[in-house]
Order: sequence, then structure tokens, then C-alpha cells
Amino acid sequence: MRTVHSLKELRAILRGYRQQQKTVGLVPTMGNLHEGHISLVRKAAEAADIVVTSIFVNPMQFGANEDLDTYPRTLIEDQDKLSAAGNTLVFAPSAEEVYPDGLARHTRIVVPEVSDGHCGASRPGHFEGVATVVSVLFNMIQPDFAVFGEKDFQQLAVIRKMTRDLMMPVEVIGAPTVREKDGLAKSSRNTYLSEEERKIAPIIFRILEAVAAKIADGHNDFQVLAQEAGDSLREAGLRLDYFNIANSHTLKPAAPEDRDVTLLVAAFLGTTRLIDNVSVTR
Ligand SMILES: Nc1ncnc2c1ncn2[C@@H]1O[C@H](COP(=O)(O)OP(=O)(O)OP(=O)(O)O)[C@@H](O)[C@H]1O
Ligand SMILES: CC(C)(CO)[C@@H](O)C(=O)[O-]
Ligand code: BAL
Repeated sequence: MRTVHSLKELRAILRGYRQQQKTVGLVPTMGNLHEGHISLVRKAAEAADIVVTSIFVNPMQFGANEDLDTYPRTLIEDQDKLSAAGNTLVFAPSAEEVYPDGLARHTRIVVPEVSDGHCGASRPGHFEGVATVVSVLFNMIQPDFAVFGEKDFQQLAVIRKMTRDLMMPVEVIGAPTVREKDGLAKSSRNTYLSEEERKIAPIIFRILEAVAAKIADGHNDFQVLAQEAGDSLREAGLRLDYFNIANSHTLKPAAPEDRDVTLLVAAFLGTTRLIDNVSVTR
């Protein structure tokens, strides 16, 4: 498995694969890889001949007070994990390679409506940064397929809409959330948790499942359900960012008659912000 840092080198290698009629699958990541990321690589390998994993901590999607500087960067360990999973190529560009004119002067992509609310409300400009970097990566790599995790449910919706609206010739594939044994969604940011916080964290998924079961049983007073879920999280010691019950397709607040609903949550344990979600079909 090779790792390349420059677009020029990447394109030269990909040209060779294209000449052999090989299809290309892309797994965009910010590194510090865990089993969740590896499941995306395996899924990409099922769809495509060649799997490219990109590792880039994208400054454009971080807010001024967020963890851009402290975000874990572990390229050597990541390479070992990817090689064991059958990944073909790692693309780990510098910020200069992705944004040659600098962040402030770079063209940006705004994806309306699905970017609003949830994480979009708490992290202004976040999805603009995500959509922009994913479109740049799509143009750099020109994959046939790209795989994203359902753990970042709103992000997946934003990328699906961007790809559709801009007629990008890339098939977007969603992959289920990989969890720890106690239900906590695997996330690079879990490494920030203290021992005490790590013991509390699985309550997020337990509450999501409990509320999902009530909805599956016919409860449809979504505002009350969301309020109670938020209260339970606060009682457990989390600082709630949001607990929302949304239509799974539009991401707008769910209406009582909606068949597909998704429960989305973001909450802080200490300074660590965790997100998770569960979908229900009624
Ligand atoms: N537990 C998981 N199961 C499945 N996919 C995941 C999981 N965690 C992350 N992913 C997916 O991996 C891709 C890269 O995500 P990213 O590098 O941000 O990892 P992360 O662990 O979510 O990190 P962070 O802590 O920043 O949220 C995204 O498509 C994301 O949805
Ligand atoms: C899709 C992504 C790699 C874009 O930077 C990032 O948002 C992530 O890791 O989910
Ligand atoms: N997994 C989404 C990347 C971020 O939190 O910035």
C-alpha cells in the first residue's frame, strides 16, 4: 500500500489504474482511524477495485473555538490499519495542496436546507467546510464510489444532496455506525474522554434506543419525547447541545404522520462533543 501527499503523484497513479479499467472507491477521513473507518474501507472494497482513503484534517470545517490544533494526527498507525484492511492507496495532502490560494480565498459550496439545524446550527460554517473539501477530494480523485458513515447522519445527507445537485458522477454509499460493546459509537474524539466520562458516555445510545422503541410503539409526541430524552442526558451529567427528532429524508422536525424518523443527538461530556443518531421506520 502506498501513501502519497501530492495531487500530481496521486493523479499519475490513478491514471495507471484507469488505463486498466479499474473502478475507484474513496473513503474520506480525518485520520486517527478506528473500526468504524475500517468498515468503510471494507465496504468500498466490495464496490470498487481500488480503494483510496484520504486523511486530511480539514481546517475549513472547524470553528474558531474547536479542536483543530489538538485533533489526533496518527498517520503511521493509520497506515498500518489500512494496509491490514486491504486499502490500496492513502492520500494525505497538506492544507496547501487542498487550498492553494489559502482558506479565505477558496471557492466554497453551500448546501441549503439539510445543512440547517442540528450540527449546522451549533457549528456555523461546518457543513460549508465539509461540502467544499469533499467536492475538492471528489475532483482530485474522481472516484466512482465514495463511502461515508451514518454516524455523521446530517453530513451524509449534505453530501448526497451536493452530489445530486451538482450532478457529480460519484455514487455515495452510506455505512452503518460501528459501536463499542456498550453501545458507544466509535469516534476519534472518544480518546479525549476521561475514565469517568467514558463510563457515562454509553447512556447516549441507551437513551436513543429507548426513545426509538417508544416511537416504534406508536408514540408521536416528538417534542415531549425529545424534551424527556434531553433531561435524562443532563441528569446523567452531559451538557446537551441538541436532541432532535427529524424526518429522515428532509432532516426537518418530524411530523406525527412521518414514517421514517431519525433521532439526532449532540452532547458534551466535559469538553468533548459527541454525536449519535438512530433511525426508526414506523
Ligand atoms: N463509528 C463509526 N461507524 C461508521 N462510520 C464512522 C464511524 N465513525 C466515523 N465514521 C465515518 O468515518 C468517516 C470519517 O470520519 P471522521 O474521520 O470524522 O471520524 P470520527 O471518528 O467520526 O471522528 P470525529 O471524532 O471527528 O467525529 C465519516 O464518513 C464518518 O461518518
Ligand atoms: C468527510 C470528512 C472527511 C470531510 O473532512 C469529515 O467531515 C469526516 O471525517 O467525517
Ligand atoms: N466527523 C465529522 C467531522 C467533524 O466533526 O469535524
